[in-house]
Amino acid sequence: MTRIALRSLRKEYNGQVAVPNLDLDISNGEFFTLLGPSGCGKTTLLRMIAGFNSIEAGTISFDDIVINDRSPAARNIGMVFQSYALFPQMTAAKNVAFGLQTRNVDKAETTRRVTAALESVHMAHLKDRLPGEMSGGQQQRVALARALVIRPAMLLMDEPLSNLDAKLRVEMRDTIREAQREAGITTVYVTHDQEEAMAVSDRIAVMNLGVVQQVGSPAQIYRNPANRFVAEFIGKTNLIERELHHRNGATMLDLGDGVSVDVTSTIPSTITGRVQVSVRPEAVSAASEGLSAEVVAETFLGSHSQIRAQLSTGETVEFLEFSRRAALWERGEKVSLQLKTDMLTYFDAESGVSIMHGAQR
Ligand SMILES: Nc1ncnc2c1ncn2[C@@H]1O[C@H](COP(=O)(O)OP(=O)(O)OP(=O)(O)O)[C@@H](O)[C@H]1O
Repeated sequence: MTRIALRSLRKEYNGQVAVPNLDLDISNGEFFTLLGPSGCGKTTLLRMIAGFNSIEAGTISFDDIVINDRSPAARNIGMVFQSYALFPQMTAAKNVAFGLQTRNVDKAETTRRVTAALESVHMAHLKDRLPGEMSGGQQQRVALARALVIRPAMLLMDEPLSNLDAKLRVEMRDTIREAQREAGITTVYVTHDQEEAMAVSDRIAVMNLGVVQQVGSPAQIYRNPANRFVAEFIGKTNLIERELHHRNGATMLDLGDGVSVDVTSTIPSTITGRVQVSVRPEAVSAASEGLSAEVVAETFLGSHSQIRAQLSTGETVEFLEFSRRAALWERGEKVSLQLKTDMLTYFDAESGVSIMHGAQR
């Protein structure tokens, strides 16, 4: 178990800044995910922690010891990559045993640990298969067992599920989470898939252009995004720009169409004027009265339908309906929409920074 502390970390590639100045703390045994769009610096940061990248400024500490100058081999790290990187001529068991043999672990102990590692990823029954005789998911399970068997101080994983199909990705992320919990190992996980990040992580750092935008639990990041970028990157949202007014001690959000809603209890009373409002699809519902809109499209997704409607302002709003019926509205049909005010989040219209000031959600 290891705590990781990154301080004022900077990375340049040939004078081009990839990570300008980054601070992060990752706790003992935590499943910590670096999440962000392609090119935001996730892999760069992971490789800095692993020791494969140079560092232009700042420090990396494991348990309060600065390890900037330690070679990758001396950092005691287990790694899992997108490409499974197994030895093709070795069976699953031999692949997993390899790291123990290079560490001179005796034969009986090696057999015991290899069996336990393969069991933890549900691969003991295929221990004699060669990589070429295994599916991608099975190879990735072996790669995970191989990383864990050496009992590293931490596990670093770079997009380990991107080569797998959608169903297998969901199955594998459960295996990864289970194995990580069982080993109690500090894990840094890189992905650009926000759903995957939400499913496996204790905490997530959302990154953009080499800068951490927000660190928090999946629920904190989803319900209380620090800025517009996070709100749009995590899950779906409808962004609308509206006015806040104070009337008789109450804060009212003017939605248009003559509809104003009382939002006094959800935002600081000092905020007034134009704001951007993030309205999650699940914060919108059709009702007998409310904002008038016209249905533009409806998609039946089995458990629910996704509906796109246009407000009289021309803005498009997406919402969900949980119904057994596959077709709820005709295209062009009028609907009235209600917003759940306790599920809205607000951003400064100029800077895009949240004005929710530590609201608990
Ligand atoms: N070896 C390199 N030489 C020069 N520039 C690099 C190198 N590796 C990465 N970069 C640049 O650094 C920035 C961050 O890249 P990085 O690979 O860390 O992003 P990422 O978030 O992991 O992206 P992806 O999800 O596409 O893998 C990008 O602008 C990239 O072009």
